[in-house]
Amino acid sequence: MTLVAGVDTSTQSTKVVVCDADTGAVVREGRAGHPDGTEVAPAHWWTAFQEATAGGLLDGVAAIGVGGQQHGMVLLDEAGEVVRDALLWNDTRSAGAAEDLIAELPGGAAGWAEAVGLVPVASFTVTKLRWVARHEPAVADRAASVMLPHDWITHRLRADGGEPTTDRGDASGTGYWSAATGSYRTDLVRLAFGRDLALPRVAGPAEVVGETAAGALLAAGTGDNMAAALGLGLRPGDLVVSLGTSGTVFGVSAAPVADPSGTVAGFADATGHHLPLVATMNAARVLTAVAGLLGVSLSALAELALAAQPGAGGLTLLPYLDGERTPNLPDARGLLNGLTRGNATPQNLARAAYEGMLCGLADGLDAVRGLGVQVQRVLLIGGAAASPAVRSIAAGLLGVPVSVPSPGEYVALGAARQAAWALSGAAEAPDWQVSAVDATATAESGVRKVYADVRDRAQPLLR
Ligand SMILES: Nc1ncnc2c1ncn2[C@@H]1O[C@H](COP(=O)(O)OP(=O)(O)O)[C@@H](O)[C@H]1O
Ligand SMILES: O=C(CO)[C@@H](O)[C@H](O)COP(=O)(O)O
Repeated sequence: MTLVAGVDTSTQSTKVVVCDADTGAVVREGRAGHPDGTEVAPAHWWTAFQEATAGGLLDGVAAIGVGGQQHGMVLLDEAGEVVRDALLWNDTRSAGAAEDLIAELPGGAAGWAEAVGLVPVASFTVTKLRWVARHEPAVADRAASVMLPHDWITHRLRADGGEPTTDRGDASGTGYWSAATGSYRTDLVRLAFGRDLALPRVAGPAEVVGETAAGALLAAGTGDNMAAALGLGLRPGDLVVSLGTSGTVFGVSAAPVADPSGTVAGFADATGHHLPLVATMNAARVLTAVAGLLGVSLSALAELALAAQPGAGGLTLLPYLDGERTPNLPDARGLLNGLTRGNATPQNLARAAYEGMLCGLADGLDAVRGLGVQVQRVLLIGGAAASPAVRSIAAGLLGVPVSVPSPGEYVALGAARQAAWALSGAAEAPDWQVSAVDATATAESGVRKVYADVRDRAQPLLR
C-alpha cells in the first residue's frame, strides 16, 4: 500500500492523517494542541507537528501535503528567521489599517474587490503588514519576506531549504494576490508595507515542491478551507459549512467572484477553480464559552439546547465574543437580548448559543448564493459538527438539506489527497469516496428574523 500524509495546522491544533493513496482510508492519525491567543510563535506549530507525528507516524509515507489556517502573517528576515510572532486571522488589531487601505486604493472597497477578490478586514494578511509597518517600524525594518502558516511549515519540512512556495488557495487570502489573474499585486504590498517583500512562488495544484529529509515528496499545500474542499471532493451544488474556531461557508465556482460589500471573499481553491467564502470569527468556541458559563460539558449543552423550544423562549445571542469580521465589527463583544424572569433557563441560554452561531452562517449562505453559487445541499464539517444539537438546529435554520460527512479531519484529508495527487502525476486528484448522513431538522421558523432584527438594532452598541 502506498501511504500519503495530510497535515492540518489550524488555529487550535495540528492534526495529521496517514492514508492509503489509492482509497484515502486512514491508517494512522496524530494530533497536538497549539497555544491559545491571536499571535503565536510559528515555532509552536513546528513543535506541535513534531509531537503529532512522534513515534513513527510518518514511517513509509511517500508524500505529504500541509493545509493551514489562512491569512496568518509570518514575517522573516534575510536569513529566513521569524522576526515576530505570527499575527493570526482572528487578531483584530489591524481593523484600522483595513479602513485606511480601503480609503487609499482608488475605487475603495470596489477597487479592492476587483483587484484581489476581497475587501480588507482585519483578518487578511495585507492589513497585518500595514499594522506592523505603522506600529513596529523596527520589526518591519528587519522583515525581508512574508509567508502564511502552511507555507512556513511546508518550507520547514523541505530538506533543501530552497525557494519558498505557496499555492493559489492560500495566496488568495492575502489581499495581494489575484485569483482572477493568477498573479501577485506587488503594488498592494508596497501600499501596505511601504516597500517590497519577497513573496513565495505560487505552485500549481498538483506540483511537487520539494522533499523532506526522509525522502517524502512535498505537495504545495493550501489554506485549511481549500484543503477541506479537496478532502470532501466538493462538487457544484454542495456548500460547506465548517464549524471550527472560525465558522465558514464556501462552495466551488468556475469563475472568480468579486463582492464589493466584502461579505464574500473571492478565494481560489486547490484545484484551479474558485472558492467563494464567508467567514465568521466566532463558531465552536461560542459553545465552549456558554458550556463553561453553565458549568456543563459540550454533550450536556447539546441536550439542554435540544430540550428548549426553537427561538430559545425569546433569548437571542449575538455571538461576537472575540469581535467579528462578518458583519465587520472588530470591536464588538457578545450580546444577549430578550432576557426575562420567565425565559432565564439553562436550556434557553444553551439554545441561543447554537442559534446565534448558526444564524451568522445562514446569513453567509445567503450571501454566497446571492453571488450565483448553486446550493442544493450543505455539508457540515469541523469540530462542532460532531454535536447533535448543531446538526439538528443547522438543518432547521439553513433552509437547505444538510448532510454530515462521516467523522473525519477533512482539512488533513484534503492535504493528504493533494499529496496523493502530486505523487501520482495524474491530471486529476485520486477518487476518494466520502459518505455522509442526512441531518434531521427541527422547525426553526422565525428564528432568523428575530436574530436579524436584534443584530440590526444593536449595531450602534457593537461598533
Ligand atoms: N461535540 C462537540 N460540540 C461542540 N463543539 C465541539 C464538539 N467537539 C469538538 N468541538 C469543538 O470543535 C473545535 C475544534 O474544531 P476544529 O475544526 O478542529 O477547529 P480548528 O480547525 O479551528 O482548530 C473546538 O473548539 C471544540 O471545542
Ligand atoms: O480566516 C479564515 C478563513 O478566511 C479561517 O477559516 C481560518 O482559515 C482559520 O480556520 P480554522 O482554524 O477555524 O479552521
